[in-house]
Amino acid sequence: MAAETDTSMKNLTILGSTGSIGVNTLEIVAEFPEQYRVIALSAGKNIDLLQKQIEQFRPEVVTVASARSAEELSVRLAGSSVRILHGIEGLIECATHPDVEMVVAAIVGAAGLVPTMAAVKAGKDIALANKETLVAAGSLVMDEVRRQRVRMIPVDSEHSAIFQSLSGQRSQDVRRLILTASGGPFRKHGLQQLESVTPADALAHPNWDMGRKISIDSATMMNKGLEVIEAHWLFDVPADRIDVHIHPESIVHSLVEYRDGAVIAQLGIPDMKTPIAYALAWPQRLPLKQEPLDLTTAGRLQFEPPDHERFPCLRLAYEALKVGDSLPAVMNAANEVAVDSFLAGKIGFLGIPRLIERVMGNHQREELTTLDKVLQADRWGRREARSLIDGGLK
Ligand SMILES: NC(=O)C1=CN([C@@H]2O[C@H](COP(=O)(O)OP(=O)(O)OC[C@H]3O[C@@H](n4cnc5c(N)ncnc54)[C@H](OP(=O)(O)O)[C@@H]3O)[C@@H](O)[C@H]2O)C=CC1
Ligand SMILES: CC(=O)[C@@H](O)[C@H](O)COP(=O)(O)O
Ligand SMILES: [Mn+2]
Repeated sequence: MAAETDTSMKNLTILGSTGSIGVNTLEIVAEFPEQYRVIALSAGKNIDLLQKQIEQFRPEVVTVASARSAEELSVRLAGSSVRILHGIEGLIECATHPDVEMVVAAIVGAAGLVPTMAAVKAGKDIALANKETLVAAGSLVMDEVRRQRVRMIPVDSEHSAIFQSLSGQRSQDVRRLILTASGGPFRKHGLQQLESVTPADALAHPNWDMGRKISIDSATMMNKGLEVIEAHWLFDVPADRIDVHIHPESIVHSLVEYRDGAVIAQLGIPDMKTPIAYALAWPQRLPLKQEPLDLTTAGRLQFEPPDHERFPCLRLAYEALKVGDSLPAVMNAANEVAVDSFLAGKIGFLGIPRLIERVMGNHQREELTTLDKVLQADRWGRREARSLIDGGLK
């Protein structure tokens, strides 16, 4: 188990260093070089950016998705002492490096599950951005977190807000968690308009600058569905005590309602640096160079209920959580295929919930007692989604 409140140098692995969360994390590391050292980095395909990160942060080891990318990087970095790995073995080696205390889990999608679980099993604290890990395998992962007595600190802005709002309170005093959602770029679109929106429209999030997959998830509101499931596992609160409020300004990042009626929220400008820094430094806080929130000029803060008819993904995620077992993993897998297919122009925007609902409906749920079973359910969900698309689902 990592140290209690460590003010000395913290050694990090950053899984997904070339993504939006990865890059923000490295900017924080660059701002606080006395507090954080990068031991290992992982990328998928973006070896141009990874090369720059290696030159700046001098990690001991890096890993990329394919053997080909690893070879290409080795040629470019000939003479450098960095070890270059690839594939799932490379991810596991980076996630379990003996000198590392904390792993920032910022790979997108279920691809983050195996290395994140490996890190937990190796006793590493986790700064968790990769919500799909908990959606697919929340029960197994959180059991392992408790067994290893590691910390799983949320990076996701809503969960960071809840984590901060829960600080020092007993869980039996919590009545309800309220996750805020921006409503995405189509908050005011009617169903007919939603039929014809393009990937470019859907990628244009009103408040946050994020990777492509989560941007589409925000547009369908599957992001909030995934976050309801993530909150359930992180904070051990049942689905019927987790609510979602649309809050288009993304200033109130989420709220906790207590049984005496008190509601505690965390506010801030929409910038992931704050929750990332909080996860890195907890229980301390870093003196980030961050633009302050000025509520006197922020305008009106609005809240409204979500519309499950226009955004069925949120309802599907509640359903998956209530049914449990393999259904959330299957839903997540179907969503990943649906998002890729929408971005590739194979299905329309409303094809995303249509596809997920069909896959969920065709699934025979199974208890997920091992990681292998989770991976099987994930593969089944992907296969089923692809065959429905091949069969003409739009
Ligand atoms: N961006 C944000 O503000 C927020 C993100 N999150 C969550 O954090 C996670 C990361 O999101 P984000 O940073 O936006 O995503 P990005 O798409 O920007 O980055 C994803 C990262 O994962 C790597 N990657 C992708 N596929 C694989 C794979 N199969 N194997 C190994 N590495 C892979 C990418 O590598 P490469 O680019 O080199 O191919 C990249 O480093 C997601 O789970 C998201 O939901 C949560 C809250 C906010
Ligand atoms: C920054 C972050 O945590 C994202 O998950 C963000 O909340 C997405 O915005 P939506 O509220 O539109 O899903
Ligand atoms: Mn979020």
